[in-house]
Amino acid sequence: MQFPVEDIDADELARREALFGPLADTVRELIDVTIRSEADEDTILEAAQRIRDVTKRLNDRRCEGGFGVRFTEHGHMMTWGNAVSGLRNAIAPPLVVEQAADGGMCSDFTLGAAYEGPPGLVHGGVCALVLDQVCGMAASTAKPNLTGTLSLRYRRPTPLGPVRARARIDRIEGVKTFVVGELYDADGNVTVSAEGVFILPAWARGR
Ligand SMILES: CCCCCCCCCCCCCC(=O)SCCNC(=O)CCNC(=O)[C@H](O)C(C)(C)COP(=O)(O)OP(=O)(O)OC[C@H]1O[C@@H](n2cnc3c(N)ncnc32)[C@H](O)[C@@H]1OP(=O)(O)O
Repeated sequence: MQFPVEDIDADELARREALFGPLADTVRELIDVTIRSEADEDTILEAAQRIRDVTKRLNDRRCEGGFGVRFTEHGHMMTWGNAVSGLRNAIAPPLVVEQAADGGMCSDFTLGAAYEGPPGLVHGGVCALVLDQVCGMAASTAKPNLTGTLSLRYRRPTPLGPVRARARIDRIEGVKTFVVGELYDADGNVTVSAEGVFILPAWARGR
């Protein structure tokens, strides 16, 4: 697993965030309207062609593979391709995850039409995706970890719309960090609860 360091200062970091963040926001809007548009056939055909054209231009210069986890020289971590919180990832909701008063992690976000499973409800896999990330970030406040086991209990449906995720470390046993987390609906009800075991991998021990 590689963690490249980019030779950029705070101004250049801010410039890139201001450039790529709005691009991802725009594509996220495009994903939403692709699901929900009721425009006429000519408009849809024209839109598809224009999107193909602009995609071709963006493809002229690109990195290979995923974006990866990159660092600036000053240690700022850029997980911009991350499926849940990536600044450049239009399929990420995206989550902004913050430290909670209890030392755990917390995020308030909105899941729209692109995250639907049953009608009007968040897909169960999306609930797992979000909880994996937030629990993983809580675990990583202690040491860098990968998910070993994540167990979920779907207590009640999670409606599309505003959702809160929380996670905190329950205990640490050697290389294993045990984390508990929850998703909440807009009324504050727990919809999904999670228990995770996050592990400092053998290859990373002693680094
Ligand atoms: C350092 C990484 C940093 C990454 C930063 C990314 C940015 C953030 C991105 C956020 C991403 C969000 C999150 C993501 O998406 S993380 C991506 C999803 N997760 C993975 O891909 C992990 C794949 N699995 C592995 O790499 C290895 O199997 C791991 C690392 C998990 C363990 O292999 P390793 O060789 O290291 O283990 P060991 O044999 O020395 O055993 C050590 C201890 O652990 C116990 N054990 C073992 N396996 C499991 C298990 N599955 N459940 C419970 N316990 C398990 C084992 O019994 C032993 O305990 P004990 O018997 O001593 O008591």
